[in-house]
Amino acid sequence: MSARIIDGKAIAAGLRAELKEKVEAFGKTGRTPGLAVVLVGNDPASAVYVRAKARQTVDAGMQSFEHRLPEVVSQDQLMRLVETLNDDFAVDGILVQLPLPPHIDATALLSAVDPAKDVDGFHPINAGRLATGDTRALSPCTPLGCIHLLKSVEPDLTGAHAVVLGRSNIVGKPLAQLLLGENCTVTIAHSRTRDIADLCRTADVVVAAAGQPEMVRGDWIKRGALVIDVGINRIARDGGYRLVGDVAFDEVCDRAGAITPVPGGVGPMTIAYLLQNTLKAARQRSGAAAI
Ligand SMILES: Nc1nc2c(c(=O)[nH]1)N[C@@H](CN(C=O)c1ccc(C(=O)N[C@@H](CCC(=O)O)C(=O)O)cc1)CN2
Ligand SMILES: [Mg+2]
Repeated sequence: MSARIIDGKAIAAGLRAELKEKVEAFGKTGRTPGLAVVLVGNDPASAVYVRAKARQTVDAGMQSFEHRLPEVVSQDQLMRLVETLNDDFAVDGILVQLPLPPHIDATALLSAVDPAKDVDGFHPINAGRLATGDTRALSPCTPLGCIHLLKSVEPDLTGAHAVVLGRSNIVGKPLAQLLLGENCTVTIAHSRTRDIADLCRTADVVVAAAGQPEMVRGDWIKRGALVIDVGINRIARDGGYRLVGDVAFDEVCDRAGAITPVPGGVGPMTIAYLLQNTLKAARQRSGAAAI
């Protein structure tokens, strides 16, 4: 039996259409939500993602502010830019595109973003709010997208054993918190975990965010399990390049109940939730949580 394919591209498009209406309604407060994106250097993939963010922000009826800085920009210059954006009333959301060049202290920079404008959800205050179940939390976009995709197949995840492969601050750790919020039993596995394949075989939900191309094999997956693939790996194959996830898609399809593809799974949801977070930040900043 072949798994149901979860169409993240279509689900994200639906979310953006709904969001556009909510942004229009928010306009009655006399404000338009604004998102500022900071891009440092010339990483081609980052440039593509930032362009997509700016286009989708404008399509949703929000304002987009782009700040492109050279690879050699200093920590001080970036800190000053973040301060300026923190103080700019028109800016509701601030996103610093990752990765940053190695000479930049990313932790210090991300902690300088006003938590009320932290639409990436990377600030320690938002991480704490997520961990304590505070609904004001702005939570990281990729994990929010993963939960949405899971719930599109199984609205009630109560009691499911979810195995998260990867312990990053951007995906693995916040996703584990969100899964706990859905009443899952959560295991985080990582590069030092023993018997990872056996562990995955006990999972009702597997989320692969390990950064290892096609690491999750078909025989790791319990029949009917839900599989979410966060990986985006460009690998050389058949004389060209191919995009693959952290899941060996064809093998896993034969056993999973549902699976996200790469591309067209989690990736588009990340940007859709960035836009949702920008509206949430705008509402919270204006005290208009109900609009
Ligand atoms: N500040 C941040 N930096 C980064 C984040 C983030 O959430 N915040 N996540 C990733 C990059 N990213 C968004 O920034 C992102 C990655 C992938 C996609 C996407 O739609 N991917 C497509 C495939 C596109 C391709 O061909 O490469 C898909 O999966 O269908 C959107 C956003 C790291 N940096
Ligand atoms: Mg994808």
